[in-house]
Amino acid sequence: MSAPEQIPPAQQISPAQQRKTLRAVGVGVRYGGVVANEDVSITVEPGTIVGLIGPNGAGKTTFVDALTGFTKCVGEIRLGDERIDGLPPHRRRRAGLSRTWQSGELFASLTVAENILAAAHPMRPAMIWKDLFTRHHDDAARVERVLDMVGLPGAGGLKAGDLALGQQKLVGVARAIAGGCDIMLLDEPAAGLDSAESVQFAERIREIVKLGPGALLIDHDVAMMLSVCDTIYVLEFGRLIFQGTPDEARNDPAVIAAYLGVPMEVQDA
Ligand SMILES: Nc1ncnc2c1ncn2[C@@H]1O[C@H](COP(=O)(O)OP(=O)(O)OP(=O)(O)O)[C@@H](O)[C@H]1O
Repeated sequence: MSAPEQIPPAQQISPAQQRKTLRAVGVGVRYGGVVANEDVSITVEPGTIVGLIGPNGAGKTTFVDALTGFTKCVGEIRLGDERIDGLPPHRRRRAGLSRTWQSGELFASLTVAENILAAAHPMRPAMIWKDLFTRHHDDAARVERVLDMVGLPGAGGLKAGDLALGQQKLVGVARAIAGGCDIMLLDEPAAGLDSAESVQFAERIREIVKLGPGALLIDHDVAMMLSVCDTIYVLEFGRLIFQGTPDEARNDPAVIAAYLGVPMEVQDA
């Protein structure tokens, strides 16, 4: 029997100091006459969670699409020192910017490991032959490492469609970080979960960023966002109306008026 493969512990994955910061400056997107994003500037440091909140139609998904190259935009987007706004989506991914999708993205009939490997191996013709000979050797360790990171150790052999919804969401995150990433863009990754599950999910994201990557997190659960994020940005009609800490957001009149609503004590007065 061969010796078990040495699996590097998740903690040995590149720490935040070795990862790249995402800087978007003056991003603008128009769909015909609709201004979906206007002059949006955001910084996401590795090892931190940056929250992007705003009402339906505020332009949050459009901004993620602009960052990842799925929609055309004006402005400047940098990952570390590299300017990436001229690159196609797969090259931005390779540069270290990954995303999850609002609609979910798993292949239900494949195993968790197969789902992760499908995301981890970009289809580059030049790599196909190399993959054929090296893939099996590295893959088990790679899968187990990301499953450790997202808190699903040993789940690689399970069918993705058989997992509970919260676990499927975590596999989505595992797919985003599988090929290595500096910053992950998580567009409503907790959609469909109840409040308690959302909080658990967010706590797991907090654990993941401690291991190095940064996260731009979008969610409508404002209480959860204010409790888990390091920095909050608020979008309204495509424009940023606020940037600051969760505490500052709770007390900002513009944020309260546009998004959080009138505080209970004011209503009661
Ligand atoms: N492909 C598109 N073509 C035309 N208009 C679009 C397109 N995608 C988005 N929009 C419009 O751009 C604006 C921003 O939409 P977007 O989906 O980015 O908002 P959002 O904040 O992500 O909303 P939600 O919270 O509902 O997901 C909306 O007015 C929307 O109707």
